Amino acid sequence: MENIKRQQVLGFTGGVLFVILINNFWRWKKKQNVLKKIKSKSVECKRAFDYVVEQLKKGNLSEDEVSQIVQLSFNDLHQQLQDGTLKAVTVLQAYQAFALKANERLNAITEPLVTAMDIAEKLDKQTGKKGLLHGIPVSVKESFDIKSLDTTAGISHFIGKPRPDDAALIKVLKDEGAIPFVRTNIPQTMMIYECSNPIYKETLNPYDLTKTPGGSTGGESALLGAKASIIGYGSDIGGSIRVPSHFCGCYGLKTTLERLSRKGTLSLSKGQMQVSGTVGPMARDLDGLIMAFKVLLTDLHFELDPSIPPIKFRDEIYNSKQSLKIGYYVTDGYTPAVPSCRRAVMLTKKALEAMGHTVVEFKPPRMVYAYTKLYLGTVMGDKGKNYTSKLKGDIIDPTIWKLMLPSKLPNFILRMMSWLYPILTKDKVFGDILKARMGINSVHDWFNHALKIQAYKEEFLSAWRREDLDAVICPPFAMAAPPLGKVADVISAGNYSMIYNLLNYPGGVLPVTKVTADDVNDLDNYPTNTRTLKLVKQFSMKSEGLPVGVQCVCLPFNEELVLRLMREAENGLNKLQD
Ligand SMILES: CCCCCCCC/C=C\CCCCCCCC(=O)NCC(=O)O
Repeated sequence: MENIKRQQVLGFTGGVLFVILINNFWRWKKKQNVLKKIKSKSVECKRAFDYVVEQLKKGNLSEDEVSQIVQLSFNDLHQQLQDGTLKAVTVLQAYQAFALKANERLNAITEPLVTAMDIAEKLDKQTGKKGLLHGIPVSVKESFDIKSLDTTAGISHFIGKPRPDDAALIKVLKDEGAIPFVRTNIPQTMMIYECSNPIYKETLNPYDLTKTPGGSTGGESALLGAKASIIGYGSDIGGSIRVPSHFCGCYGLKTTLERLSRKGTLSLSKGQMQVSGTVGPMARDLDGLIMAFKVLLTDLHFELDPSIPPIKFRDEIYNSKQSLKIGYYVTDGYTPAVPSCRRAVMLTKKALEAMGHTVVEFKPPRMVYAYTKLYLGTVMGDKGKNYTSKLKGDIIDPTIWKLMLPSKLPNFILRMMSWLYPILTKDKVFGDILKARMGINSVHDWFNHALKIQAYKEEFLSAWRREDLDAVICPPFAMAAPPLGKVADVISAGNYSMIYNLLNYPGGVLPVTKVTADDVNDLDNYPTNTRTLKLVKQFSMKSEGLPVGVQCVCLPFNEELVLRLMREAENGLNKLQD
């Protein structure tokens, strides 16, 4: 009897050990597979880098010539390509050389496009009318499809699935004579304001290599900030164009949903239609940004994607001289802007007043509710499955671990944490953030949730109309670029951007100032009553010299007014400096 029992126990234990062994072996095998895929991808990318390096050796541009070309403003470069003073091949070689050099420091490029030189050579032979972007090298976020290359968003699941065609916007750009010359890095899943993934690794901020360039369009912002590209394109479902532009001192425009085609761009949340990602241009200067937007609004674009309303660039709005009434704010009621970001808004207010506009304080309604219940409630409505399902068996980048964790916890734990956390830390909002991470239970609840978003949109619009506003200025993020790997801890600082994805208002970011020693000293008075605020303050202590931007927001489909406001702000800022 004893023997039988012992045999049963041994048999059971052996069985369990066997299952564990098989399971571990299975996991190990899967990981090896992932590593193999990543390896083959890096070999493929290295081949592209080597090819371009070899091509560059055949060119004969001196360092001085390269530097002269990349220093040209957008308008000067555009003019010289249009009148033939500069050849497309020469400009491409200069940008390739400069970008590859900057990339050694920043790791912003996922792969150079080997087709670029052929395009440039053809353009130089062309005799007819030149396109609006004739010969302008353009960088593009990795999430835009390029024919016969993978689009991965840093997720190994997407390796080895070359795309059948170029994204619609890439076709429009090529039709206007632009030369897509590099693809740029993104964070794994594209759902964080950092720029790191296991395939292409981590991108750094050109102003301070210990800081993040932001994300998810972080490769773009790093390259533009380093002057290694002149215009580029990205996407934004929660600030991914605006926040990296702010962190790296460049210009970015998040458009209204359906102003520009997203055909052939990757987003992991396309089935979720309440808050959708949009695409938009980024640039080194404002003229570049305006042209990078304007050039897309063509018949070809509307033909390639008939769901886009055929609204061409409205010069009458952009050129209007009518004085504007603009609202401003520097707190969302949870994460107030740090002194540098507050100063940037106040400086812009002064600049706009100097240009003859009226700027008044605006208090957007219930911004914390909009962030926790509505924005997070929506993007995490499926408890993050859209994202986690594509990450099964993948290597998870350390920068997104903390954001991913709540999606892995059972709801009763999340509920318990959402009760306990506010008691222990006095941070009630964080309790709501955890609740939002529990997802939405039923289709009925999802419908009701959609109604709440609709009601909030009405409430926000009423507040806007009560003040009779044409536009709003505010920070894009509560602080300047945080240190690498720390964004998950201060993700709420992005509410300043996320809210305009919820509302579907267009927003542009322009660089306004840099963090000064006084800004850092003024952090003494920054509140520290929650963990998030303590970290915002701590991460801002070593931020002197980092760029600081301001966000300009208008009502849906008013991109031209956003651009006008950015222009007026920039002119006003220059006027104040004189
Ligand atoms: C990593 C897996 C789970 C996703 C975690 C999402 C957690 C939600 C928390 C924070 C709010 C979202 C931050 C938004 C970051 C910017 C995203 C963006 O604009 N992406 C562009 C795009 O997807 O095209």
